[in-house]
Amino acid sequence: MSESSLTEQDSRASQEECLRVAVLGGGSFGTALASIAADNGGEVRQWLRDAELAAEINREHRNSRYLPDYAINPAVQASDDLSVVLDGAELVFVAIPSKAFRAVVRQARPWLGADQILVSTTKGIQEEGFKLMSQILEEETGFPHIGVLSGPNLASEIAQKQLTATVVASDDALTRTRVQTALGCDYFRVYASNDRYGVELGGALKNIYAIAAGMAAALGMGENTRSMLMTRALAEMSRFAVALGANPLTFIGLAGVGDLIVTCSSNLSRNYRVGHALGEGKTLDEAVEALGQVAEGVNTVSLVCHKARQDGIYMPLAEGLYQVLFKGVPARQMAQLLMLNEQSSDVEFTLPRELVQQARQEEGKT
Ligand SMILES: NC(=O)C1=CN([C@@H]2O[C@H](COP(=O)(O)OP(=O)(O)OC[C@H]3O[C@@H](n4cnc5c(N)ncnc54)[C@H](O)[C@@H]3O)[C@@H](O)[C@H]2O)C=CC1
Ligand SMILES: O=C(CO)COP(=O)(O)O
Repeated sequence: MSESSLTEQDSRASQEECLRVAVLGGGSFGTALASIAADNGGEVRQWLRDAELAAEINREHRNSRYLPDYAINPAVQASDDLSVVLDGAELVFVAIPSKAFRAVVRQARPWLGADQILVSTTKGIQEEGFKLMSQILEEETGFPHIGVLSGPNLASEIAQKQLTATVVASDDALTRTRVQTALGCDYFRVYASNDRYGVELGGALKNIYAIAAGMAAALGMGENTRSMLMTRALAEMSRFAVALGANPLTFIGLAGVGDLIVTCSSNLSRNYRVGHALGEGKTLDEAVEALGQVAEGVNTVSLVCHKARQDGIYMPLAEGLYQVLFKGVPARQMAQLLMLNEQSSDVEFTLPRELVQQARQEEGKT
């Protein structure tokens, strides 16, 4: 079936009946997504493991633990019972931190079916096998309609209905159009991509650089520094992605540079806040404890550095951050070391790094 006829079919379906949407996860992003889908006319159920918080959402239409100032659409029905939430759901969003993602999908598996659309919103990586979350969805279910939602989407801004855009990525056209139908509204736009791996990798990788950006801000570094950090981060992210088989062009989109900008610039990003606390002199444990929510980048930086060393991928920023986070190297000292690193190619897709190195070696400047 062609993509245009799928779109027509989907919009016909949306006019005739509302989409039944399930959201697994009671954190800030899961809550914001459930409310958008309900604002958009969906029949929405949200699963939380915490029965009291589920009762509060149903009673007061508030999630006091994760988004206290947000008026949740009263049509969202919350429950701690997966069978109730998944019963009849056509579209399932999984918004569970990466450490618990597989366990929750396994718990949900008895109530999932091959005709459902399963979409991960989680920007993290599983250590065993360096798996991204949509790969876990695929492995655990073997179902055909799998996708990823990722982009510059600070949950607390979505809660204020700030104008926002995101990306749905899947090689399955039905998954893309259904997610656009379920979430696209006057304050939330959903762009489509068929590079699921690249979009998902972008969401996970940018968390590393958000920690570094928070740290740089706390150390009083200026806008030139932040711009250098973000641009070199983008070069590093796309180098890593290309080595792993993703399309580097994805990184010029919302899920690449878009998400990098927002998380490296905003105190609303948890990863940025962890970095800021570290820059103020807190230990990693103190910074994570003070946050009280998930900052996926802390785990991602070790996994990515390990993978990069294994595969011989040059990732100086990620490696520098790793040394600061886990080896006690002072952040300012690391920044100075990075400034003395090789002066390489700006855009490696136009001038390969090896050519710059070779020319410098010929000049006797290694
Ligand atoms: N908050 C944000 O602005 C955005 C977050 N994301 C991604 O969404 C994912 C989820 O994030 P948030 O909702 O923000 O997280 P959060 O930290 O606000 O909440 C996590 C939720 O998962 C639940 N949870 C944790 N372990 C669990 C387990 N073993 N079983 C069941 N539930 C469990 C917690 O109880 C909580 O409800 C993260 O990976 C994050 O990268 C993506 C875009 C924006
Ligand atoms: O991914 C996000 C915004 O797009 C949220 O970032 P944090 O997880 O750092 O809060």
